[in-house]
Amino acid sequence: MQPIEITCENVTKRYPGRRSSVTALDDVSMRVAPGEFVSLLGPSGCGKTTLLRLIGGLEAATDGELRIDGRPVEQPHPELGIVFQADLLMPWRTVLDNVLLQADVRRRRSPEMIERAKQLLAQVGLDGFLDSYPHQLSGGMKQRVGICRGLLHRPRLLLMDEPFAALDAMTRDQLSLDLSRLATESGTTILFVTHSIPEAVFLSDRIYVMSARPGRIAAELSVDLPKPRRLAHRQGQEFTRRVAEVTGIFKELGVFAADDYDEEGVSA
Ligand SMILES: Nc1ncnc2c1ncn2[C@@H]1O[C@H](COP(=O)(O)OP(=O)(O)OP(=O)(O)O)[C@@H](O)[C@H]1O
Repeated sequence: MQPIEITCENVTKRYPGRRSSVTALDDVSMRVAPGEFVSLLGPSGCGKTTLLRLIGGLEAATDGELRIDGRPVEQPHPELGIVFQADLLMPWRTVLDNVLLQADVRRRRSPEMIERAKQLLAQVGLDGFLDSYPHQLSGGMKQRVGICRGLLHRPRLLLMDEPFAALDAMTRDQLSLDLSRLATESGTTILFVTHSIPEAVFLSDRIYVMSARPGRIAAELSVDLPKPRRLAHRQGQEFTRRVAEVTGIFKELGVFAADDYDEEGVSA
């Protein structure tokens, strides 16, 4: 499987409004290399979801060029997987059948697909829940099912929009570990949207920091930690340094007030 490359050049997105238009993205250029895990990190309303939707082919840009493997994005790429914040599981389908939905919509259900679905579910500790229904699962379990569904068809590209936002801290940690392992094993290119500085630093090879309206790329930084990530990496210097660096960038952008930024607090 060859992972996918994404390129965005001078992308602008304006939404028409009643009186004036809203510029959601202003002249955004970025790249995600094949097999890379890249996060878009920024405050609410900075256009993270909009950029993901443009790359996903769900909406068109007003200006600029978006390319997947060098080809202009005109519709959702056939080898794309998407995982959203809300787990969109079908209440009448079992856990296994919810994961297999990905194969069903592509008319690709096969014994091999069923085996792969079971394997993915086992990798995230859900092998005992194949025949359960969504209402019998916790929020974290449902989100895991959503991630397995997103990965079932071995997408070359996975777009994730705050997939852990609705979860408690402990479940987020566990799912971050699961995702880092699955991503490292599959080599899939991943573009991940988050508000959380530690989450972006923990998961990513590279982070694009976005500024608030109109959304622009304010900074880009690399995270040099071994993969798959382990919780212990959060105690290390590279993690702490990068979290402090991004916090400093947001302070400069005016996202945090000067009073909120406490050097001692950051390094404690
Ligand atoms: N369909 C739409 N019509 C009009 N304006 C829109 C539309 N979608 C998004 N916007 C506007 O574009 C801007 C960026 O929205 P977007 O959802 O991309 O931000 P975000 O960074 O993902 O925010 P959050 O972190 O809160 O989810 C916002 O000002 C939003 O109001």
